[in-house]
Amino acid sequence: MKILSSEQIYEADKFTIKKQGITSDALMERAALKIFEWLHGRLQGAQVKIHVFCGIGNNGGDGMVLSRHLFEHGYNFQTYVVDFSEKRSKDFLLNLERLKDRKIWPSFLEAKSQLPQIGMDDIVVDAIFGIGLNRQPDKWVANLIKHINTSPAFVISVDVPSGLPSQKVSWKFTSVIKANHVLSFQVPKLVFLLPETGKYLDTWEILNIDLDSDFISGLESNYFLTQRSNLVSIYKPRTKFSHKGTYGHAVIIGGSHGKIGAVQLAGRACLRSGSGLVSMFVPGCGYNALQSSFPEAMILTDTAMDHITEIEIPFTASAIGIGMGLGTFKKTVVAFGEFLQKAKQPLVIDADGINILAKHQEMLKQLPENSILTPHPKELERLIGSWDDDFDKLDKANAFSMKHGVILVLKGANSLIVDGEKGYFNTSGNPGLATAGSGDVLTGIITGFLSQGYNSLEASIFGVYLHGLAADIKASEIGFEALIASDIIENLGKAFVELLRPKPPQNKKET
Ligand SMILES: NC(=O)C1=CN([C@@H]2O[C@H](COP(=O)(O)OP(=O)(O)OC[C@H]3O[C@@H](n4cnc5c(N)ncnc54)[C@H](O)[C@@H]3O)[C@@H](O)[C@H]2O)[C@@H](O)CC1
Ligand SMILES: Nc1ncnc2c1ncn2[C@@H]1O[C@H](COP(=O)(O)OP(=O)(O)O)[C@@H](O)[C@H]1O
Ligand SMILES: [K+]
Repeated sequence: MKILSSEQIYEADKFTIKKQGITSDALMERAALKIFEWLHGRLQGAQVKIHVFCGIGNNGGDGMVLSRHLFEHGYNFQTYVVDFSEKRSKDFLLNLERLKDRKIWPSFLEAKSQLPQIGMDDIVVDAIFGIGLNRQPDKWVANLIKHINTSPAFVISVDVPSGLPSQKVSWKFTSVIKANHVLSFQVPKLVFLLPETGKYLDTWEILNIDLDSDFISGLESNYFLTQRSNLVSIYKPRTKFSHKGTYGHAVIIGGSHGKIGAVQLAGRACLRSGSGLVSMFVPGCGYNALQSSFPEAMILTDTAMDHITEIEIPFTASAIGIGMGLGTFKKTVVAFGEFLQKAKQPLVIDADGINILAKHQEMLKQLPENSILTPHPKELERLIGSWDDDFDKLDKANAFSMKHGVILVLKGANSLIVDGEKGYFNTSGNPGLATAGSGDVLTGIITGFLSQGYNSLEASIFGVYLHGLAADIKASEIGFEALIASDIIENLGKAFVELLRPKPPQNKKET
């Protein structure tokens, strides 16, 4: 699914209005009705107090329309106009009049107004600012935002949490509604997915307001959200007369004294993701442990016991994952550099492999094209330098990917796969993944997909999604805290089954 800028959303609005021969007011009605239906479906007429805070633009207009429907269905609500500007939008005014026609008088809040009391069991609907926010809210509006944030009520934001800018801005945004849930129109917003801006909301969902799908399909976008349907179309089914050679012989290289577990996790994950054969290349100290704990794998060893000093693979591997538990010993760094010079096919590089590259940036030139680097935030910083904010981080990651011809998997909540100027956000996964070794498992999975003939981008997108889905399946049984890296491996099978389970056809084309 495409992620669009605010300008593109306004263009799609305009186009839809023209193409469908409707008024902008009708589109607002459609959007706000979706919000009402969402609420009504859950509340079923319950008399909980609903506070609807409306700005004076179209986001506020949505709040006005919502208020009208709340009134018509007998809800217990109070509407407030956060009267921060004289420049009210046409459709806001129209819907304010419609409220007044029904003898509903919103309470007008100004700088000196007393702020309303909000109770523990109340619901706040935040329709103050939408994607039109273009400067810092005035001090008194900031106070109101603070008042809502410190209230114990459940806060639902319309389209975006008010005060959260949709793109990079020159001012510091500190006055932002902390939304429990965001009901956003038509497309996900980039700011929901980045850590510094995404922290203002717990959860979000998209309400389809039928903007023209062909128009949206034609819009250029650099960022996308991976959905189940994208993966189903990437998936390569196994064929009847296939054999283990069909699915490749992957090699996992890494480990050092005390860190053989990292390689074991990656190797098992690689095999569980479907690689036909898996060999491990480890220092001598890993031999016994791996032979006894991982009978399906073949083990190759370095001449040194404690860490890797020379990498020799006596066959052509179909995919190689390297770096987990490797260490950055002098001889290992030399061996890694020499290995890169010989490497021909794309590699998956993680952990100390990335740390070595960060310290010896001349080695980046040796990377086979379309290699995949899987940094966590600290490793990313070592690799590309620090960033001012998340938008700057994206720019720097895109530039790095383009310059070196590699794919970056920026790990974290909503992991982002960066391929040149494009980026693909992941939607699976949970905080249970914040546990030792989960990154090693991911490297193994991506290597497993490369080994089976998926290209680097497909292997990264598929691998990251499946990794998160396996963790989601296990977390639904045992919660976040108890989840450990081995659980992800053990649930990869269930994740495949869940992903490929036929779903009822959707009648809407995805954009
Ligand atoms: N396709 C869609 O997504 C649709 C969007 N609609 C709604 O329209 C919203 C966008 O509406 P608008 O463009 O009117 O913008 P907003 O309602 O987000 O912005 C409020 C207005 O206040 C002004 N303003 C911005 N920042 C301010 C600040 N800090 N202090 C004071 N004034 C400020 C702006 O100039 C703008 O006129 C969306 O977020 C959504 O809620 C729906 O009504 C219809 C369909
Ligand atoms: N809060 C979170 N939500 C979703 N995924 C997470 C979260 N925290 C970590 N992850 C995922 O867990 C993995 C952690 O990788 P990494 O930090 O390299 O771990 P390790 O070095 O222990 O193997 C990544 O795939 C990352 O995306
Ligand atoms: K809002």
